[in-house]
Amino acid sequence: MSRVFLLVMDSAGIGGAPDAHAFFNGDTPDTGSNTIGHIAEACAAGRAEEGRSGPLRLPTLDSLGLGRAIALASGLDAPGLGAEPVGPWGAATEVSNGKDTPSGHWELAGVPVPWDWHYFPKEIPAFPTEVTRALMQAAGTDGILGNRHASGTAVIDEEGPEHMRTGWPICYTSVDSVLQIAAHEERFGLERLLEMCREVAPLLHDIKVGRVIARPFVGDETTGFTRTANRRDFAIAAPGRTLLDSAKRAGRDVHAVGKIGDIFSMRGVTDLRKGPDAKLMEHLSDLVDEARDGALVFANFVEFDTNYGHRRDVSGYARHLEWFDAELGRILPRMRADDLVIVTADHGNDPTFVGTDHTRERVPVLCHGPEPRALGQIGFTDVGALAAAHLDIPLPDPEATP
Ligand SMILES: O=P(O)(O)O[C@H]1O[C@H](CO)[C@@H](O)[C@H]1O
Ligand SMILES: [Mn+2]
Ligand SMILES: [Mn+2]
Repeated sequence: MSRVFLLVMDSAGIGGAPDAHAFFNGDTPDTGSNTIGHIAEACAAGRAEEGRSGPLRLPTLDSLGLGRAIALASGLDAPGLGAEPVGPWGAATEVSNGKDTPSGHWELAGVPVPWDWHYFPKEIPAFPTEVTRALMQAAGTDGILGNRHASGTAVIDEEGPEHMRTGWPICYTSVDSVLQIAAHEERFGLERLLEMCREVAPLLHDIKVGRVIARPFVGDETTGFTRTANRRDFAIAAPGRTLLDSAKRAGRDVHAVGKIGDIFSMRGVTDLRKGPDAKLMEHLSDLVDEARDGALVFANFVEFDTNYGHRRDVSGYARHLEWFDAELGRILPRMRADDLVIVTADHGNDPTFVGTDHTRERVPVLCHGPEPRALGQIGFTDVGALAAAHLDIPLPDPEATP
């Protein structure tokens, strides 16, 4: 029996989504966004020179068909990419009405989102009175800070000093269906923050807000405030029977690496390994040796999105891609002959685009293991189906109970 390693480079889209015009960054439709394609162009033009230099070097991902996938998805010949693929490759299109992490991951795991998410308006206050009241009650404070659309790094700079004075939690949202709560790990307390998120999450899930996200930070007014790796996502449970549920029901080991456990509310997970991306790569490396026959290893590398996509940091995104590529190049030769590795993404976050939000894009589907073949234009759910077929377990089923 063989294993599947499903690796998500969070936000590493490749353009070309047919419905990009229906998704926005501010007032600008996402039409034309292309995360990896535009990074490759910026690198080739010498516009991504911080901490790296020159054309984008992704020999491993490209050998799996990255350049071909970008051309297939968007028609763009990305500079320096386009090698003959050594495994099955293609480009996947999402149907869920959402360009966020849960929509992308659930659909990759075989279950598109059947409902419309609730988004908070771009007004101040952004949250309705009953939500604000619930937040104050869960925090045990007389008020909250923020209560608006914000970027997470900017909002702790702006509200951090007031947070230190009053102890009120900083609550904010974005174009995604999220309510995020930032609080100082010592001033407010990490456990208290997590408990607060846990307490308000059911109310938010009831109104179809996808996630409540704890955003702990440290620092002070003089040195500045920094977010820590102790972020936690409290997501609505996925509808239907996902790839993870199907694997677990079949008695398989399901290793969740990174925020996969949070995204699937721990359902269908038998082993959880977390940390920053560099640590996740170590977990992945360990699992190449440790995962038993028939196991599903599902990993999410979030820093592409959080540290570079939302921050519109082209050099940083390019550096992280090059780091990931080099690490993957060391890991692939250690796979067993009958393993299947699928490298993909959950949505875009083009660092060359306007705004600071995700971009609606197709994603690459790059496989290592089986003989090369063109998968063509496929759906996100086909990725879950590929994994299920390789593991010889029943297909995920949106209609079935978990
Ligand atoms: O600006 P930060 O806090 O990183 O927020 C980002 O993180 C959220 C979850 O991915 C997104 O909705 C986006 O707003
Ligand atoms: Mn994501
Ligand atoms: Mn994001």
